[in-house]
Amino acid sequence: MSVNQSSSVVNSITITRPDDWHLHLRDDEVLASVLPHTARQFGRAIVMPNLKPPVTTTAQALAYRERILAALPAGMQFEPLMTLYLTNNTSPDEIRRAKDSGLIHAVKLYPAGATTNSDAGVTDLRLCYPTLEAMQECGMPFLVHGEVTDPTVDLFDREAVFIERVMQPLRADMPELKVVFEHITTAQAADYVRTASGQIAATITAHHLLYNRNEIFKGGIRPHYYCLPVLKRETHRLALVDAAISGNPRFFLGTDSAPHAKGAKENACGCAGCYTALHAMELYAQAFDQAGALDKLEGFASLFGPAFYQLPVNLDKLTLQRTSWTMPEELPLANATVVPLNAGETLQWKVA
Ligand SMILES: NC(=O)N[C@@H](CC(=O)O)C(=O)O
Ligand SMILES: [Zn+2]
Ligand SMILES: [Zn+2]
Repeated sequence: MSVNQSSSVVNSITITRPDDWHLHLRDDEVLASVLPHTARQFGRAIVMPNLKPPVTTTAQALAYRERILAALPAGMQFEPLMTLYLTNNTSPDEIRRAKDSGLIHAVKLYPAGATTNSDAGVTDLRLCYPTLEAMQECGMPFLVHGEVTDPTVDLFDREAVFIERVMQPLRADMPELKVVFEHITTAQAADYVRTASGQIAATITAHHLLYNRNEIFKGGIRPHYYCLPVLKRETHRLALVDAAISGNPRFFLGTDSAPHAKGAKENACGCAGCYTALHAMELYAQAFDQAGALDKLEGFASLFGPAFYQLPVNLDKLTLQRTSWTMPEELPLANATVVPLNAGETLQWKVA
C-alpha cells in the first residue's frame, strides 16, 4: 500500500485491487446496467445466486457466468466467482460437480423466507446434512445469510438468535466446514467470528460500517436504507468498525450491493437491499478514514478474502483520492432507475 499525505491528512491511497466477496448482479438488462459499476473497482466478486428462479445447479451457474462475461463492456477486466443456491434437494453429487468445474467457489444458504428471493431456500438445515458433508469434504465454502425466520423473534434479534440456534449446532456437527457469516450486523456476530474455532470468516458491508438504524427513520421513513439484515443500533455499528479495522483476516469486504428498481423500494411494501456498487470503495474509504485506519483498508478489501478462498491476490492496483463529488439522485437500471445509497449526497473519497 502507498499513502500520499500532506501534514497529517492522507489525501490518496493506492492499494491492491480489491474484490467484492458478496454481490448481487441480477440478470439480463439489470446485469448490464450494474456490472460496469462493480468492474470499475473490483477485480472479482462472489456473485449471489438468488435469481428468479435461483441458480441451483452447476450447469445454471456456468450459464449465468457466461451471461455475466457477455455483459462486461469491452476493455474491462472482471472475474465473476460463481455460487450455488442451496435448497432442501441439493445433492452431494451437485456439490462435487460444482467443485470439479473450478468456477464455482461457494454454496449459499438462504433460510426460506429470510430475505429477497429466498422462497426456494432451506426449511431445515438437517435436511441438507449429506450435502454439507460433501462440502466439508471437498473444501467448498458455505456462505450463510445468518438470520432465523421464526416470526416470534424480534426482527432486530434474528442474527444473534441465529448464532445460538443454527450456527453453533451446525459448526459443532461439521467442524471442518468452511463458513462465511455473510453481511454481519451485530456485536454478537463479530464476537462469534473472532472467537470461534475452525475455518470461519465474515463479510461486512459499507453501509453497516457507516450507519445505524436511525438512518432508516431520519425525518421520515427512508426505504433506501432498508436492507436485510436490517441496520442495528450504534453499539453494533461500532463493534463492526472495530472488527473491520482490526487487521483480523477473518473479516473482509462484501458490499451486498443489491439493486432494486426505484418503484420496488419506494413502495407500501418496499424490497430489502441497498445499492452501493457505484461507490462501494469510496464508502469503505470513508468508514476507515473516520476510524483513523486507512492503513487497514488494503487487508480488509484486497488481501483477506483471497486468503480465505485460496485464490491469488489481484496484481493491479486501485487509487482512492480525497476529493468531494456528488452522488447522482438516480442511476439507469434496465428500463427503470435505481436510487443509490447516498443519492444526492456529497462523498469525500473518489476512485481515481
Ligand atoms: N441484503 C438485502 O437486503 N437484499 C438482498 C438479499 C440478501 O443479501 O439478503 C437482495 O438480493 O436484494
Ligand atoms: Zn443476505
Ligand atoms: Zn446479499
